[in-house]
Amino acid sequence: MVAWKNLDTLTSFEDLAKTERVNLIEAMTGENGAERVKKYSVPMAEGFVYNYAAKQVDEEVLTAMEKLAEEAQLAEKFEALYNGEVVNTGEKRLVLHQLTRGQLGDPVVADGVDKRKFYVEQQNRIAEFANKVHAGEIVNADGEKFTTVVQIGIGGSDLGPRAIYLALENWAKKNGAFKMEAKFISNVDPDDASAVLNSIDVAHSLFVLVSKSGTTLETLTNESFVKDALKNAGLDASKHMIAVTSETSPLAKSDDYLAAFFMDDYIGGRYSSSSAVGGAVLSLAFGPEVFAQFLEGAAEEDKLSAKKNLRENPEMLDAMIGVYERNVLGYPCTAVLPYSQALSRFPAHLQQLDMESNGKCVNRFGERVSYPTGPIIFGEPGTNGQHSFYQLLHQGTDIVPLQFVGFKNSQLKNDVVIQGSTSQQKLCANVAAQIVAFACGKSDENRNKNFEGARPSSIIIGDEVTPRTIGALLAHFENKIMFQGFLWNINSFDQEGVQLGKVLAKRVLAHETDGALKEFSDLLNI
Ligand SMILES: O=P(O)(O)OC[C@H]1O[C@](O)(CO)[C@@H](O)[C@@H]1O
Repeated sequence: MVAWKNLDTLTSFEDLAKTERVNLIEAMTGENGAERVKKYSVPMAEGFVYNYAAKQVDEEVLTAMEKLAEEAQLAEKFEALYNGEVVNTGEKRLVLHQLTRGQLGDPVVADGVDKRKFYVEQQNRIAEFANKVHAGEIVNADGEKFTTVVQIGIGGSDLGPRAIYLALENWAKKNGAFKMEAKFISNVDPDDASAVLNSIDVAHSLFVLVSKSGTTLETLTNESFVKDALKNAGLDASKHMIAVTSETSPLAKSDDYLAAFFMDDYIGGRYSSSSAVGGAVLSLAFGPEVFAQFLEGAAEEDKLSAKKNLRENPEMLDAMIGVYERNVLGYPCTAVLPYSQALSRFPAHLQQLDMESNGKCVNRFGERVSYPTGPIIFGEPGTNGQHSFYQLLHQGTDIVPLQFVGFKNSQLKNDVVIQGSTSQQKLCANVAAQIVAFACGKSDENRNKNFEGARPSSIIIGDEVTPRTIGALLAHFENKIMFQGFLWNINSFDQEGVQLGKVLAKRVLAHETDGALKEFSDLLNI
């Protein structure tokens, strides 16, 4: 049995807080820095390494972290989770997203069903459907092939699949795996649906309605928007739409869809990219084999997350360093900075993944915690970010820990040599330079040009963005966030904080308002 305890009740956390602070400037300057870069690196799956040389850690800090990982029973808690314990206590649910890509422990039976078998069965159904669409066996009313797939969904039913699609679009085109163009409609802003509908040929488009709950206002509104557009084009909407939902949702039994594929309540929306939620659109866009490779990459990283030794477990280590930065060093934010255009929407996905999971002020038992939990997450791809908000990161009054991601190779291998280097070399040179600039700083008598340094960062380095590497990267962050939730003793798998706004919006739409709500409704002309 694992014991769920608040972070500040753990002796080893007090000991970690008492360790001497690492002087990052000294640690990262000259030979010291070179040694650290070689030493503070742990292999991940799919050829990635997690390098934490530029974090404020040393042997003393890492030893204290190992003790905390043990006392907090991080490995045991993950084991309990993947063996089917009700870890999502708020909603009284199991947490099974890792089962969509592999079986780390015992078979998990819930509601009388072997859950691994259920997820694989859904993947097989999707694969069969996608293959038939690609082969022209499932076609539009005129017997013509579908060329475009449009996902309608929001939050977890949009961000992860969209980020992964964008990450792999060029890879698929280059590797002969591109089957259908994918588009996404998420915002209830009518301009979103209109713009997408204007950019496609609806007669050759297949829409994937994705809603785990089947009740999300934005998604149901956009579904009607699309159905109207199909009707106006003289098309039968039910021949152009499939659904991905949970078996208990109102959408599950509807006749409005060509086919329905299922996830379940044991997979949180933001953790659903490796379920049917990502599976349908990605298998249609790139083929089921590519989606299978993505799952394999995620499964390989999951295996590393199950390692007991902190220094061999990249996710546990990354989580622990984040908690040290948040709860001992007092840093409020974390920036995620992928040096890869393919990962342009990855930070947006991580914002939901991290902040919806760990933005909590009560523990698993509903008691207020007296320490900070999830940091504010933001990010942009490099080098674009360098020319926008890095000013604050380098010289602002807050220290923002950074999480870089870099790749040795571009996806398309189409490059030019300008001023003696390729664009890919320039990209990689910039990320290397930033790590050292942030850590070491640079003294200048002119205070305006002075860089104080001591700004910590880590980097995940890989070979190239591929289905397998993007799977591993996704699993890294999912599991990191899970371990942080364990350390903070919060439930990372519910999201009650999003409900109040939805309830008030419904009141506005029903004109049941008073006070400030009425005034704002009037101001906005509702
Ligand atoms: O898939 P659904 O049920 O439509 O939910 C969409 C999103 O809305 C949320 O519930 C937040 O409102 C997210 O957690 C979820 O990813």
